[in-house]
Amino acid sequence: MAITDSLAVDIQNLSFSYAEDAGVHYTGLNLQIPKGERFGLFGPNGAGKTTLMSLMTGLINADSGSIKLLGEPVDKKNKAVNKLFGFVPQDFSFYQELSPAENLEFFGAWAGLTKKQTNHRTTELLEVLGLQDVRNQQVQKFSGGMKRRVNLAIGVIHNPAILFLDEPTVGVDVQTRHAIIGYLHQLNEQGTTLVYTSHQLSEAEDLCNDVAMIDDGKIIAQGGLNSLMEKYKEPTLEGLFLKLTGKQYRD
Ligand SMILES: Nc1ncnc2c1ncn2[C@@H]1O[C@H](COP(=O)(O)OP(=O)(O)OP(=O)(O)O)[C@@H](O)[C@H]1O
Repeated sequence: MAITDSLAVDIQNLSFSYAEDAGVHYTGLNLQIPKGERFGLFGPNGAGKTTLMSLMTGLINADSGSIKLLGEPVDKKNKAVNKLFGFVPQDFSFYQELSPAENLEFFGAWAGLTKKQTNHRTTELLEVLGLQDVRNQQVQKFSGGMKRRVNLAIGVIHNPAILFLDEPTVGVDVQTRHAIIGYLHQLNEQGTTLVYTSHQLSEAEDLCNDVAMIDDGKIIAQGGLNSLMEKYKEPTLEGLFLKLTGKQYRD
């Protein structure tokens, strides 16, 4: 238990496929992410990043093997695991016709917070993510950047120990990117483990201390970002990515 508890994510011998002849296949995958990391998962389109995030967050079930978050098995029957993590999915996961405050009220209650806790977190998050002035306006009228910030606020409403982020800055301007990445650093300094994926590799280089490259359902490299860049003699994450995954189109 002591060993697993130092791991935010512990994947052992995981196998998964959508169907025999479709999509990504994971066979006997192992991946350990220690607590407190800013971990980046990278790979070309279709490599299996979103699939792995969906497995780690219990949205889809593995065919075999085990996934634990802070020692708790990811399993539909294990409700305890749901409080440990937050998920910021690639697709917006809020009600467009509601305001940010109403969305956070809904998702706060869903995460098991009291009304008082939700109100407190709502004020705090809307302030830090620059949404206080629009707290009561319908989200559907917001810009892409504002919607991304609402999506992020929902993912962290319950102060999770682990935060999964699937391309959290797609389509945002430089200001929102800067604010989101700054906030993620702040969360990590307060103890939140980040598990992040993106195609924005210069942004990822600023954020991540540890990385894994996946391609076709396999981890092809993993380790500290600086030591991997040194090992492969590539001064940037983008250079490292191209060296490991090649320059040919994947879709
Ligand atoms: N529900 C599904 N049923 C069948 N195949 C799927 C399903 N979801 C994804 N796939 C396929 O599995 C593969 C991996 O998809 P996934 O979305 O995990 O990749 P990704 O690395 O996140 O890609 P991207 O960078 O484009 O977001 C792709 O070939 C995709 O078409």
